[in-house]
Amino acid sequence: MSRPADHPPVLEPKIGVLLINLGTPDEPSASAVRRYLAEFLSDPRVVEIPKLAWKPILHGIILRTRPRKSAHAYSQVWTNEGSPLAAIARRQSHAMRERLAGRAHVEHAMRYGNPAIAAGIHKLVKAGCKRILAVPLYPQYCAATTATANDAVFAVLADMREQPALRTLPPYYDDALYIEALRANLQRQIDALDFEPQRLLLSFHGMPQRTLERGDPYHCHCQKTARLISEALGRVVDVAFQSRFGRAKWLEPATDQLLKNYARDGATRIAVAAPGFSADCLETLEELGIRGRDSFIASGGEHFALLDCLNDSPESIDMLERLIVRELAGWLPQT
Ligand SMILES: C=CC1=C(C)c2cc3[nH]c(cc4nc(cc5[nH]c(cc1n2)c(C)c5CCC(=O)O)C(CCC(=O)O)=C4C)c(C)c3C=C
Ligand SMILES: [Fe+2]
Ligand SMILES: [Fe+2]
Repeated sequence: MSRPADHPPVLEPKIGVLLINLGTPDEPSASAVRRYLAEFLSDPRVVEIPKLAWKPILHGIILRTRPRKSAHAYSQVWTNEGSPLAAIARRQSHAMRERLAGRAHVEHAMRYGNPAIAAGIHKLVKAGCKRILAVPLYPQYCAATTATANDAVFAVLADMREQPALRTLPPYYDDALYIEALRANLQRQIDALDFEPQRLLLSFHGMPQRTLERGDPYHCHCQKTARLISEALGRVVDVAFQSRFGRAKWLEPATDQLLKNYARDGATRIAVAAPGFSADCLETLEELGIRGRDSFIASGGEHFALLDCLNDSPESIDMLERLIVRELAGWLPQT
């Protein structure tokens, strides 16, 4: 029986993959940074302070002072292609689109700012995707990153009459594919240095200490990633947490404190990596690469190398392809 002429088009079921990262301002101006921070810091998964107490602090103090300071920091790392995080996310997405061509549609989105998660999902659905894999690009699970990215995906589906089937990529902090990608990538960069680092510091984004006490597995995931990298590289590593925000106690040791103490403790040649970030961004390029380096040198350090994040390196793209294809088991035809 043929369909009536006015029947909506029936599309072949297809698979969609949505790569999700944190987000970044559209330009390095105070107004764009204010827009971005207002969305980011209003997320109750990020700042776990009751709204009534937090709103006046956010709008009365933080959004009046921080945007100008942060815009200056962003302007120091901005590229011809825009914010480093946005540019790398685009490249990762293009590479994955090529790798998965004929198997899945690929889009990328940001939890805050552009391109939005809703736009990414709608594009996939419009392309006929009846099955979607959301891929939060955070190896270590954290409610402030993984959970809120997934929440945003679920919220888009909550408004749909005909929902696609949905999967979310689990955290991959101890996955052999991730550890091997990091091992190969870091070893290649260390071998290319013109000095032999005495210490390798692994700097993860910090979180308030109370999130650990409330059961967030993030700290544990970071420690396990670090142990596995250390074993894979066959060298001792230091672990620290960066980007402290606000007055509460954050996870320790703090990266900036370690960087100040190295030379005093006899380490004047160091390399720093940030394995929790799947793309270089303000936190790696400016906080570690500019301010971190300056404070290490000012405290007597001599050689400082900031190693690149996995970004769109061959190791990263191979790893992502394999993590994604594995998660699509039962959806992709068996090969
Ligand atoms: C309460 C504040 C914050 C929490 C909690 C937090 C957790 C967290 N963040 C990342 C990854 C990134 N954060 C980035 C920037 C950034 N982070 C905060 C605050 C918190 N982050 C702020 C205010 C900013 C903006 C910049 C600034 O004003 O200092 C970025 C970089 C974005 C970019 O544009 O380059 C990333 C990536 C993780 C992984 C995490 C918890 C584990
Ligand atoms: Fe952050
Ligand atoms: Fe920072």
